[in-house]
Amino acid sequence: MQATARVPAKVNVRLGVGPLRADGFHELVNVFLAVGLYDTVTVMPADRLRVTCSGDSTDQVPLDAKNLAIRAAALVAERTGRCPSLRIHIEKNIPVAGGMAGGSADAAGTLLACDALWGTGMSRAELLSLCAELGSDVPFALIGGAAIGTGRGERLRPVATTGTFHWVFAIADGGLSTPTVYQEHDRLARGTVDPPSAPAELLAALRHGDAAAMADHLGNDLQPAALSLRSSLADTLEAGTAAGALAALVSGSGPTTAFLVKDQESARHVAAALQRSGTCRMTRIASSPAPGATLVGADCLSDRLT
Ligand SMILES: C[C@@](CO)(OP(=O)(O)O)[C@H](O)COP(=O)(O)OP(=O)(O)OC[C@H]1O[C@@H](n2ccc(N)nc2=O)[C@H](O)[C@@H]1O
Ligand SMILES: Nc1ncnc2c1ncn2[C@@H]1O[C@H](COP(=O)(O)OP(=O)(O)O)[C@@H](O)[C@H]1O
Repeated sequence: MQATARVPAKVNVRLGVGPLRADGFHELVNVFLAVGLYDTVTVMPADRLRVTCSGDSTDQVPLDAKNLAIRAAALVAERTGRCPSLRIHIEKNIPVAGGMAGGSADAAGTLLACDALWGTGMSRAELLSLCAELGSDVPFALIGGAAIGTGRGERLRPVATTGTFHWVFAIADGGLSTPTVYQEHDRLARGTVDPPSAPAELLAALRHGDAAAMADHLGNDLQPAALSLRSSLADTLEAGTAAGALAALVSGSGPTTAFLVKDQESARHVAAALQRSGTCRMTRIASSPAPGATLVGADCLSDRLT
């Protein structure tokens, strides 16, 4: 018996950061777009709850209770009265601590896979609510596509899109800690934070599949903080822009940088130029939107009982 889920990474095409709340989170207007870089999570019964991980930079992934996949399995088990004796295997393809929500993807994938394995019968709304308990970005990993996240980013409203948006991602050496980047943002902004909003022009560009129009309205309020903590990212942004990207920005809290490009040919050209520039560790090409967490294989208790 086992269940496998495939879950996408995200890029924030507009990350508006508002005031710091009393609970330690910032009020956001977060326009998420799921991109076709996927982690795959498999859960299967075992003698105890544990996680294994294969892929790039897995030495940076905690294999104890700090792993979001472990926390997700324990949460579903607790809420549905199951025993969380599982082996979880993560095949990692999303950059670790890169501002692309890989840990959140693994949490959403684990929730979906546990739900299938155990046949919990939880509704979509219940699954989304558990996602929000695990982290601000986790609900979006479940739904995918494009959405505006408000509150701390967990309250989602799907956004219509057409067509395909092409991206190049430049993966940096090492990660950046999300709380540290938010703290740096607060230090730099020094209380002069406007209430964030999602520009109508950006939403129209998504609706019309218009990459050139979207390029004019991308924005990330955390970018100055990420650049302040990792000044070399400016060189990466510059290299991709010089190679012909329509727009360049830091992905979420970074340090991955995202380059919106016209088409696949342009993606290959920009990726090669970034690689040659020596300003990043590696590049990945991917397109948007991508579907949210999806079961791609299941041999489950619920099937055997029907
Ligand atoms: C910045 C964003 C943009 O989508 O993602 P990443 O780029 O890191 O992937 C998110 O806001 C990250 O979401 P996520 O990684 O789920 O964060 P959480 O686990 O909920 O919170 C981790 C910490 O980030 C800070 N945090 C997070 C969300 C928020 N709205 N305000 C915050 O200040 C808080 O310090 C919090 O303790
Ligand atoms: N399954 C997981 N995959 C990656 N990182 C994880 C996971 N679970 C917990 N973490 C921790 O979360 C931190 C942030 O990881 P990640 O979600 O990949 O990046 P980001 O928040 O920048 O999008 C990592 O540095 C790591 O310590």
